[in-house]
Order: sequence, then structure tokens, then C-alpha cells
Amino acid sequence: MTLLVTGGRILRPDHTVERADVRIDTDGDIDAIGDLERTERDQPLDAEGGLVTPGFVNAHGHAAMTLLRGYADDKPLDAWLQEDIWPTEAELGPEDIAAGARLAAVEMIRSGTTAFADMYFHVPELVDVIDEAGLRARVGHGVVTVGKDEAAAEADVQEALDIAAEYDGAADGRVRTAVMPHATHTVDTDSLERLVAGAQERGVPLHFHFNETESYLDPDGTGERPGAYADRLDLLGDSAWAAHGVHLTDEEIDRLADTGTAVVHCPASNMKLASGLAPVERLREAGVTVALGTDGAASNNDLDMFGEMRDAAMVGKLAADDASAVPASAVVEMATQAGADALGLPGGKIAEGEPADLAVVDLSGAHLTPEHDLVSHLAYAARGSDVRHTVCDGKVLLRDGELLTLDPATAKREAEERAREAVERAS
Ligand SMILES: CSC[C@H]1O[C@@H](n2cnc3c(O)ncnc32)[C@H](O)[C@@H]1O
Ligand SMILES: [Zn+2]
Repeated sequence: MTLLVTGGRILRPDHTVERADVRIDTDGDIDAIGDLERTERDQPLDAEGGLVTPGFVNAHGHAAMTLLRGYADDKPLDAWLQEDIWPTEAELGPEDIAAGARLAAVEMIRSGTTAFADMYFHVPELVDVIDEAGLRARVGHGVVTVGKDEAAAEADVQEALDIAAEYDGAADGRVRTAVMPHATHTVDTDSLERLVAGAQERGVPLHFHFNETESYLDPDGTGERPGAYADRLDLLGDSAWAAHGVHLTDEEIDRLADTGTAVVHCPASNMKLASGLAPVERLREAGVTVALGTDGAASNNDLDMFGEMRDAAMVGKLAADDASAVPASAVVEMATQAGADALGLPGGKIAEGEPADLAVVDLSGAHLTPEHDLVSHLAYAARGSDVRHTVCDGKVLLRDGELLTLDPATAKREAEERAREAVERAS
């Protein structure tokens, strides 16, 4: 059967809105857009009174950190990681990661996210959940070598490279991999060099936290800035994407632009951990692809990309001291097309020949009335709970608010139990 998204208005890649139906072929691609006659082969999906948008792309996060939501708030990054998060993560096993990731998938699908990037551990269990949920993702094993002996560091690097090779193309091609050193200051130089060479050999991209706080700014203790250091080690490049990018010199912004490295802005996490004001307007003006990410649910504390768009627009203006900076259209682009481009994944736009990764946003709420400007509503007024349907790769994951691939009650119960037990083990 083909799928026919009927009666809605669609958000075009140039951000114009037009009345149109969307037919999705059996391969999961958008086959036709326009005033389409329903045939007996079409299974309808009602978009009347809704806006059909590209599915949102959450370009940086740690899905299973849903288990640590609300566990340790109101601290800066280093204290938060060292005192609370890392000791508890040390207690998480593969089944915990599956439970946390399943809860994240419920939250993402319900709020219209169809693709995400994930840096964490126990990646095979995460991949199984992505397959089950029907989502699309770019995943990698996060490597940290500080505080580890040589053998443990070596094992971590090898695991990241093995995972990148083994799982690329899993879940019918919806899962792609990347090599993911945690950050330039938490992975030693030798390991970074091995990871870069391994990524190049395997033809997969690199992803890492970058210049998030002042602790990042002297990665190898020589005084060399992280931008120059990362460039010298070949971490930067047009298939790499860097999370946060808060504390950047003009020279580093130019370097990111020249190398084609994308940056994922994580406004809620940056504000909550008081990491700083990212120079989003300057990055965009320099020609850097800027995507949007929630980071983990423990530093956000949700995975709703509508909240992220609103935060990005608001804090972008504050950072630039300019109310016209980071406008609505920019954050919608960051949450869709730029995210897909940064991750090297298909999707991010509603157009013929593109994979059908989309969300239908119900416009009937009082908070979305009147309809002067639907791009403005997406950025400033809509919420994840306004999403009526979510479709990924042509498969309906959420229909009329009901999850079709996962059982939310079971996902919540399991995550609740596993989170409680992990915290008890850690304390
Ligand atoms: C080694 S897997 C990924 C690792 O990153 C940690 N993490 C979560 N949020 C942040 C952040 O904002 N900056 C740096 N590191 C972060 C997560 O807890 C995992 O340990
Ligand atoms: Zn992160």
C-alpha cells in the first residue's frame, strides 16, 4: 500500500506553506506532492487542519540519559559529570541502556523527531531499540580515555571502531554510524589520532563535544586552542559535526567554516549548565552549518525539539544583542535540513524523491491561533504535544497521538525501575 497524507498544508524547503497532499511509495519515499486523488492503493493519513513539516533532527544527544532526568540538576558541567553522572553511568548495563533509549524514542516520536544522533555506550542495544521504534539515527560509542590506563583506553578506542564498522547500515539502513571521541580534552592525543585514522578507513564521520566550557580550551596542556589542535589532528572536516561550540574565537569560527565542520547548538543544555552563550549568528554568517540538539535529558530536561527551537531563537538574540538575530525561519531550518546535512542523513525536507520523514502538527490549539505565520508558530508557539502523526521512512510511528511501534506504558515502567535501581547501586 502507498500512504496518502491528505488535506494538510505542507512546509516547503524554502519555508513557504502550501495546501497539498503527499503520496509516499512503498519504499518509504515521497512520490508526489499536490492535489492528489485518492486511489484504492492509498492508505490515508488525515492532515486536515495540520501542518506537514519535515521530521525534526535532534543532532546531538545521549538517548539513554532519560534514566538520569531530574537526578542531578543545577550544577555546572564538570561537577555534574564528575560528582553525579559518571559514577551513576558506571552502573548502567546493556538492559538499562535499552530501557532509557526506549523511553527516549517514545518522547522523540511523540514530539515529531524522526532522526537523531547518539553518543553513548552499549550501542548494540541502542540499535535494537532504534530498529524496533522505526527511527533513523547516526550512532557511535563515546570514547573517554582520561583516568584510564593504557589497556582500558585502547579497549575503548577499539570498541568505538568496531561498532562503527559493524552497525553502519543496520535497521534497514536507517542506522548509520560515526566515530565519537567524547571531547578533545577527555581523549588523549594518541587515541584521537587512532580514532581519526579509523574513521577515515571506515568512511564514517566524526562527532565530539567541542569548546563547551572553559575547561575545554587547552586540550593537551600546551596552550594550543582546541580549534587549531582539532584541525591539526584532522578531526575537523566536512563529514564531522561538533556539539556545543560555545567558547569560540573568530579564528576558530573561520576554521570551522573553512573545513566544512558543522556545529550542533544545544541551547537548553548550555543555559542549564551555565556553559555560556554560543555565537550562533556569527557561525551562520560565517557559513557554518548550524544544527540543533537537545543533548541528554539530564541536562535539558526533555527531548522536545520545539522547545529547542524556541530556546535557540531566544538565546540567539540575547547572545547577538539583536532581536533580528536567529529568526524563526533559521531555527526551523536548524532543526530540519541543517540537522540532516550535519549528520549526513537523508530527510530534513518535504520534497519529491526524499525519504518520507515527516510530522503533522495540529494547528487547532488556542496557542496557535490566529495563523499569521506558521513558521513563527513552529519556532515560538507550538509544542511537542501538538504533533498528531509522525512518519519515518514512510512508516507511521505515531497516528492520532497513538504510538504504533512502542508501548509507552511499558517503556515508562521499565525506565522508572531501572533508573531507581541504577541510582541505588551508585549511592
Ligand atoms: C562517553 S559517552 C558520552 C558522555 O557524554 C556525557 N555528557 C552528557 N552531556 C554532556 C555534555 O553536555 N558535555 C559533555 N559530556 C556530556 C555523558 O554523560 C556520557 O558520559
Ligand atoms: Zn552531549
